[in-house]
Amino acid sequence: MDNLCKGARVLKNSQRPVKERTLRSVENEINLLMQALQARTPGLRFSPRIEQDYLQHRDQHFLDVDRKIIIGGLIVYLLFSWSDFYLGGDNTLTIVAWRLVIAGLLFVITQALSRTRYTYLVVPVTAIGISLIGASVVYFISLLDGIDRYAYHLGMIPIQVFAIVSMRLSYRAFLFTSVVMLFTYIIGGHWLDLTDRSEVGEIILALQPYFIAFWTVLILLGGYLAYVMESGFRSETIKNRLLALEAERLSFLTQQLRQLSTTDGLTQIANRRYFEQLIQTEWSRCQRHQQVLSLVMIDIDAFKEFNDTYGHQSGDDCLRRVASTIDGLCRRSADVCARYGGEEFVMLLPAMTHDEARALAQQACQQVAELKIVHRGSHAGVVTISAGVASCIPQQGQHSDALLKQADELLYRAKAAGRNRVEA
Ligand SMILES: Nc1nc2c(ncn2[C@@H]2O[C@H](COP(=O)(O)OP(=O)(O)OP(=O)(O)O)[C@@H](O)[C@H]2O)c(=O)[nH]1
Repeated sequence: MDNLCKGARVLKNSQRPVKERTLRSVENEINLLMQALQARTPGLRFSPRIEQDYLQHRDQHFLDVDRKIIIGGLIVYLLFSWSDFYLGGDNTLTIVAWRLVIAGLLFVITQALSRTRYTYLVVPVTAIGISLIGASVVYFISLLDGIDRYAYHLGMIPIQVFAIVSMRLSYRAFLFTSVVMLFTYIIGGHWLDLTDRSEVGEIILALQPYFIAFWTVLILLGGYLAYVMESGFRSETIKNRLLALEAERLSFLTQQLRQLSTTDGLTQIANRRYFEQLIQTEWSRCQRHQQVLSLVMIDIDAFKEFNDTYGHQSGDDCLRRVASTIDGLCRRSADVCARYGGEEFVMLLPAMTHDEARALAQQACQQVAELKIVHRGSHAGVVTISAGVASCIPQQGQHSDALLKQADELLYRAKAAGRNRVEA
């Protein structure tokens, strides 16, 4: 799970350029990754963009996990100085010095790379480093005399095994390292004096083709293993990223669903269902704190006539403009304006006194009239609203419906009194 998160994080962090993420961009990325997962090429390469993200993730993984293996390998390489002291003769110091220089250099470079933005160099540098270790052993053989040097021939095998272990997630880097080491050994054997003319030397020389054949088989097996491992790691990385993207998509969808279930589609303000949830919460809160809860019921005047005169489409536009005007007046975080019915709105105003609520309702009337939406059928010649304002301090045993009923009655009193007014 930890690796999964890490994988997802690394691939996600590498998305360039940093754009605002949307449901569409997440779904596009899911499609791209699905395609990458299905279209597996024999050369194990994704499309350029995914490949670049993948390589960043692989290099990070290499730095997190394989750097420890590399350090272990370098320590073993240095520990062989112990055998140099026994077998190195006059050249002991030269060999040990080379070991220290090569191991030290590799250690410093891999450590430094992990702290810079050049982490993409860590795999090639390690591949070159292991090849260099192989070349150094060939050189050491040429420095030694007598029968002891043959022990060092066998030293090539642990280095080859080490290459399999550390390069297992990049079959190309593995093949590069292995082929370079094998050729260094073969060419080194040709140019440098790796055997002597003794009886043992003749036997070793005769056995060398078998040794090289065995080594070649080891490289082929290691190459196959690295190929399979890399292929598995690639698809595991993509699957982990897909899982993270699916979670992101789900969170977008949940957000959308929440938005849909609480918002009125036409006016984009809160819908009645959401209002009914909120009034319960605010009712209980005001009851607990013994605070005033105010409610303003609003209805557009002669809206049926407006629809009949200007058409349903203009009616919708009018509803949107009125809703946005009233909603704009709910400035405190707890205030909510909702569409209660067709052309009816409600303002829920917790902890607002009755006078303040009435002033707000009057402001709403004024601002809607100032919209100057022409309405020939209205007394004012423009669209107006009527409002009923009710307030109470909720008490035990009371229900919020009573407050709603009172606001509704006051609204109809405002209608009866000639419209375009507030009754409180
Ligand atoms: N365009 C549009 N009209 C709607 C919508 N919902 C309800 N209406 C209309 O709103 C009108 C409400 O009319 P009435 O309830 O008779 O009220 P009124 O004409 O506003 O009269 P008073 O409220 O007494 O001033 C009806 O004609 C509904 O068709 C809507 O979403 N869009």
